[in-house]
Amino acid sequence: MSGLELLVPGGTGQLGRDLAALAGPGLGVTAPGSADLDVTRPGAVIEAVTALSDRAAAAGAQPVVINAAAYTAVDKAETEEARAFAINADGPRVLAAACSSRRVPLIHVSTDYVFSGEASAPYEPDDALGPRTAYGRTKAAGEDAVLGSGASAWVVRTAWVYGKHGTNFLKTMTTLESTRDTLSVVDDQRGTPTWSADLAAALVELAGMIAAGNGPATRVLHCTGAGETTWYGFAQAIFRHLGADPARISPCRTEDFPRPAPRPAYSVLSTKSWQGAGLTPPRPWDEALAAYFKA
Ligand SMILES: NC(=O)C1=CN([C@@H]2O[C@H](COP(=O)(O)OP(=O)(O)OC[C@H]3O[C@@H](n4cnc5c(N)ncnc54)[C@H](O)[C@@H]3O)[C@@H](O)[C@H]2O)C=CC1
Repeated sequence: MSGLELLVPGGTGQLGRDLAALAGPGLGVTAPGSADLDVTRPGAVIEAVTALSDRAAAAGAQPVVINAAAYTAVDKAETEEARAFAINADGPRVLAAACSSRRVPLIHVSTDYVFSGEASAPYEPDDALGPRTAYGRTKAAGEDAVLGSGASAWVVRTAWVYGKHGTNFLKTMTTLESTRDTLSVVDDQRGTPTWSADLAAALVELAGMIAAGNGPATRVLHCTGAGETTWYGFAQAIFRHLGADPARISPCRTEDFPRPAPRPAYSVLSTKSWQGAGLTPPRPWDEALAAYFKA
């Protein structure tokens, strides 16, 4: 296969930086931050997608856009829904329109928050949406915009992302381990931790498949680590890797930590669609966590 040339809006975020880190022979990655490419500005977006097309043509590579740009402040979105909507729904619409006009495929990243979180078995991609938060509503609108755009586009939902860059649960636990003797972590929300570096590699695999003309027939896919746990279970695993005693953490309930945006009780996403499309099955979340600490 010829090489891949990627444009990654949101390139300085947690996922964006791990995508940028994969650049190498046969994989060009341009990963602008929001100051260099604001996805809500149609003129700038069309210019960036056109430049991507030109770069790919010059390199004899296939262009693909992976949208890692998002408004991800879940609680703040409750009082800033219009701003979140502009970035999470209008932004993907603008990107998809530019991709459609330049015939460039688009992979758009979405979230478990588009579901209600009331299920008791892993969510499949075509399960009914029912976002309970402003963030979830804006992300669901972004999915609709992309899928209804006429662009050659795929939506990849993920959940519980942690990585080297940015703010995330793993970083918070690491700080608390060194500043607190004991702590409480919720044990009644289930999901699957996903290492952003694994997600980045998985998205590049999908981009390669699309560029080769074998894009999955299913337009919505789920990609997270394999297995499931609770935030308490995840916190205990993090403590073990830090060489700290996990007994310092006690389990508590969601109602003990009221938040402006309600948290989903059940966020496990089935990755059958991912494997069904012939993509590499995700590794178990605890194996990925061990690899994160080793790296
Ligand atoms: N972090 C998590 O736990 C989860 C994340 N996701 C999704 O994964 C994707 C990546 O998330 P992260 O990298 O973790 O988030 P992040 O917040 O680290 O990165 C998002 C980036 O988008 C940029 N951005 C904001 N407004 C922009 C605009 N108008 N134009 C261009 N860029 C803009 C931000 O500056 C930031 O660098 C997002 O679509 C998010 O909704 C899904 C599930 C869980």
